Amino acid sequence: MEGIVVIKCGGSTMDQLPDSFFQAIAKLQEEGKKLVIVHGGGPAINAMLDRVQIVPQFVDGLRVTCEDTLGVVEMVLCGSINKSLVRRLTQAGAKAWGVSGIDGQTLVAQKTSKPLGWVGEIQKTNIGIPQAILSQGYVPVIAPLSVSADGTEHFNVNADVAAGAIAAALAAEKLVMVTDVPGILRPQTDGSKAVVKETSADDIAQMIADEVITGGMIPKVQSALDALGQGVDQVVICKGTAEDLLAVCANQAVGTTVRMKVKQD
Ligand SMILES: Nc1ncnc2c1ncn2[C@@H]1O[C@H](COP(=O)(O)OP(=O)(O)O)[C@@H](O)[C@H]1O
Ligand SMILES: CC(=O)N[C@@H](CCC(=O)OP(=O)(O)O)C(=O)O
Repeated sequence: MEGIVVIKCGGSTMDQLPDSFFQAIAKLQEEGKKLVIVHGGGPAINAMLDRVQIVPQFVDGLRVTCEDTLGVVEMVLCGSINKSLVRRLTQAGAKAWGVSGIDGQTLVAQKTSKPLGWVGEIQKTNIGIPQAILSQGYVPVIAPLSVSADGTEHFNVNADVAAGAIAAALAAEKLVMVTDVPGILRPQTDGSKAVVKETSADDIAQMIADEVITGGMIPKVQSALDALGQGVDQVVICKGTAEDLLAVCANQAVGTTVRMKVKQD
């Protein structure tokens, strides 16, 4: 949809997001930009699991989710994280409305066939609720939980995957994945790491095979490619700063831009 920017706020960076980041969102909203936030909360879920003595387990960046873990994921994401983002946005002068993928069956999923337990694979994304919230002049703030088509079961969904699906369903102009690194990092010959400014599907497959991209970066790049394949114009992975967010929205290059194919001049 014309002008929609989906911002995925990673749990890795949630505690570090400065007030200016939320003020930038308020400014963009004030200027008429349609913004949608999808958030994670991995570290906060891990901290709560620790309190109930459940050891977190991940496969390729996806949480193995037993029934007790699902309860904790839903409590943390739909509860404290979602409400804290809405509060910070409100404080910054933005109008924000928190929901989850369960509300209005925004994210309809079925249980994955992979050995991950109660993790959902998204079958359908209904954009009625995000659109209704946008039309009221609010930023939808969406927690990545999903529900079965008949409403009987709920599932954990990685927030990158949820953000990609929502961006695609909204035909967003941009998906901005805000995280704790300034983009995809690649080791250099001198031992340092540099931000990859632009990357593509082939490049990404190679970086995963070479274990340059690991852990939580895997669902991020895969969701970026899925979103691009489904019509999202641009995906950027960058830091959670006002400067980066405003630059992306002004079509300036920051972080890593993911493309289906790198442009040939
Ligand atoms: N090539 C890479 N470049 C940058 N980060 C990477 C790379 N490979 C793996 N990572 C890891 O991915 C993390 C970001 O993913 P994740 O922890 O899931 O963040 P978020 O909560 O923001 O989704 C980085 O902190 C880093 O540890
Ligand atoms: C299935 C799965 O991995 N779900 C994620 C949902 C939260 C998330 O994705 O948070 P980040 O953005 O901080 O990674 C989890 O349980 O951690």
